[in-house]
Amino acid sequence: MTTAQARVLRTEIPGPNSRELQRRRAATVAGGVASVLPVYITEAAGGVLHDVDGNSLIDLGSGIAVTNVGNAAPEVVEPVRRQVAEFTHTCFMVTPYENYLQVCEELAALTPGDHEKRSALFNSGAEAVENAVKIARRATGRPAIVAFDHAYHGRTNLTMALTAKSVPYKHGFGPFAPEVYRVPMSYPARDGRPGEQVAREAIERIDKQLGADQVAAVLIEPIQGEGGFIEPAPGFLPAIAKWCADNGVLFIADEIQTGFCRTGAWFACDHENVVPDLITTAKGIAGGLPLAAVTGRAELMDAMPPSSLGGTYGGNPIACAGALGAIRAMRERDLAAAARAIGDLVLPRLRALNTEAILDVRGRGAMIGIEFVKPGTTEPDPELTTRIAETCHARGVVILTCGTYGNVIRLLPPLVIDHALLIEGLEVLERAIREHTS
Ligand SMILES: Cc1ncc(COP(=O)(O)O)c(CNCCCC(=O)O)c1O
Repeated sequence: MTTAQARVLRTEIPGPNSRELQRRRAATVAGGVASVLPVYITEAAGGVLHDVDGNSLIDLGSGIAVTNVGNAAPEVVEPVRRQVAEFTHTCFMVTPYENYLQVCEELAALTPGDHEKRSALFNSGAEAVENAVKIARRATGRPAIVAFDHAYHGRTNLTMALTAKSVPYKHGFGPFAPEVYRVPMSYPARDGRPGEQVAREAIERIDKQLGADQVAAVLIEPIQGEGGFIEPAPGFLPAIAKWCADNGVLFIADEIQTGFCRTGAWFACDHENVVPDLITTAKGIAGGLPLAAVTGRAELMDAMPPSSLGGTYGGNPIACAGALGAIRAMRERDLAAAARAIGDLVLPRLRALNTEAILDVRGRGAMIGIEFVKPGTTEPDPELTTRIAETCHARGVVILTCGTYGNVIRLLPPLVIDHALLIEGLEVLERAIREHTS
C-alpha cells in the first residue's frame, strides 16, 4: 500500500463515518479511555493518517513518539509479515527464539556506555519501569526510589506513584506504592537557574529527607515528556549521575519517549555523555509494535535470580521482528540526523513567532515543545493551548499537548516525514497560533 504524503480534507474533521463510530464506541468502550482526536484510521504511512471519511491528516504526534520510522514502515512490515506466518508466540520463558537475543544485542550496542550489558524485554513502558525499579531494589537492597517534579513514568500503581501529575493519571486511584520520593527538576524556562545549582538542591533534598544509603535509584527522563517537554539545563543530568555514582545509587534513565533517535541522538543521555546504570526503552523501539526493555549493567541484571523477571508476552517474536526492522531503518537511514534536521527546520520558525503568549520554545531534534502563558505573564494558559491544538485538528493536523499545567503543544513528527509535509503542518500550527493570540 503506497500512501501519498499529502493532507487531503474531504469532510469536516471528524467526518460523518468517524462520528458514527464514535457513537458505537460510547456503547462498548470504557469512558476512561479517551482519544485526542476521535478520527478513525484505516491506513497510514510515513507522516500521513487516512481516516474512514477519506481524509488524510498530517501526523505530528507519531502515536505519542512511537512511529519514529514512519507508520507501516516497509523495514518493519516485511519482517513482521514473515514472523507472524512462522510463529506468533511461544513465551520466551518456555521455549526461546533468536530474535529476542538479537534485540538484546542491538540494545547492548546502541544504549549509552561501552560496559557489558544485559536486557530483559517487556510489553509496555510502564512494565519496563516497574521492572527497572524491581532490579534496582533487589540489586542494592535499598527501598527508596527518587523521581522528579513533572515526571511521567506510567499508569500502573508504582508508576503512578513515580508520576507527578495527578489529573488525569492518578487522582482517586490510590493508595500508591510506598518509598517513592520527589525532588525538584531543572525547568529552565521557569527557574532560569544553572543545572548544577538545581541538582545541588535536589541532592540536598535527598540527603536531608532520606539519606543516600536508603536510595536504590534515581529515576529520570533525560527530557521530560508528558510533564511538558522539559529539557533540564546543561549540567543537571551529569551532576545527578555523578552523585548517584559517588553514593552507590543507581541512575535509571527513562528513555521511553526520548529514545531511538527522537532527540537527534540514539538516546538523549548521549547529548551530555551520561551513562545510566539501567535504561528503560519502549515506544520508538519497534515501529509501532508493543515492545519495551530494561537494559543495564551485566552485574546488576545477572544478579536477579532465574525466573525473577519475565511475563507471558515479554519480547513477543513479532514485536522483536518489528524492532529489528525499525532499528535497521534508523541505522541505514541515519534517523538521528533526520531528527536533527527536523529540529533545525522547526525550532527557528517557532522561535520567530512574535507573541507574548509563548513563554518558551524548546527541545532537541524532533521532540519540540511550545509553552503557552497568559500574555506578559508566566501564568500557564491551558485553554489557549487546547484551542490552538483543536484548530489544528480541524484543519487536518494531528498535534498533541502535554505539561503539568496542560499548556504545552508538542511536536513529535515521524523522523522520516517529508519536509514539505512537515512545513505544511507547521504553517497550519503557526496560523492557528496567530489567530488565537492576535
Ligand atoms: C517517559 C515515559 N515513561 C513511561 C511511559 C509509559 O509507557 P506506556 O507504554 O504508556 O506504559 C511513557 C508513556 N508516555 C505516553 C503516555 C500516554 C498516556 O498513557 O496518556 C513515557 O513517556
